[in-house]
Amino acid sequence: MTGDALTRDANHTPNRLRLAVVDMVGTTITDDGRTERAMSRALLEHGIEPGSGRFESMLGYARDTMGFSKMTVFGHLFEDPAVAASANKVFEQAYDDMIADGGVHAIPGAEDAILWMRESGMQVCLATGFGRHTQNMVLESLGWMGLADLSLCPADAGRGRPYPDMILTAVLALDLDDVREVAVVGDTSSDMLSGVRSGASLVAGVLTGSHSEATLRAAGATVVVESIKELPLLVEKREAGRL
Ligand SMILES: O=C(O)COP(=O)(O)O
Repeated sequence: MTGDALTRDANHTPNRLRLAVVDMVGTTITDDGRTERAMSRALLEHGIEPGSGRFESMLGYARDTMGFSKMTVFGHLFEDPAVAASANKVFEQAYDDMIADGGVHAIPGAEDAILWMRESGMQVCLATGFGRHTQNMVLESLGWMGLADLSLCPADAGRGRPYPDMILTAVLALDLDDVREVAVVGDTSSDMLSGVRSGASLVAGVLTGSHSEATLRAAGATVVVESIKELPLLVEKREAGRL
């Protein structure tokens, strides 16, 4: 590449999006509150009285930090690392039990949106705050193994959200040239902040999950839509230079 071409490339934001890093719970799947119920079970089994002020404030923290690595959340809630690891284990076991009967469902239009992106030449990475075991259980229960090009959990990348590690890991693993070719899609403030921190040029919030439009925008969403269903339209607008 010549000097001129390099300068042109540096100054030009690519219109073409080549990778979507898409969140799971609240964005592509719904578990009807099972994440929160499994968190409650883990708190209860570690001596936190349901309904107590301590229980409510711990659950409030878990809600505010939806999308963070679950292990990190428990590490914040319990000072003793052994107790945190044990609570995370209870959470994973409880969640397994709660989804064994098929308790997770695709958000309407999610599968079509992922297939549309892949057919249009984009790559797709499904990213989560769950551990690898839970992520696999969810993907298997939906028959989604292989639906995306890649699936990542915090341990695959280093840190979970709100850090950009999973997005940057996907950029490297899928061999992109430029972080500006990435779209990040999610339902939580931590999804949005991780997207901004990664340098992704489209950071799209959806309203099918945990956080409100105001919260998503405050965390850096460049656009907020009702659901992932609208993603193909966003990609088309972006390629036409209208976003
Ligand atoms: O609730 C969580 O943190 C796990 O779900 P996620 O797939 O939305 O990250």
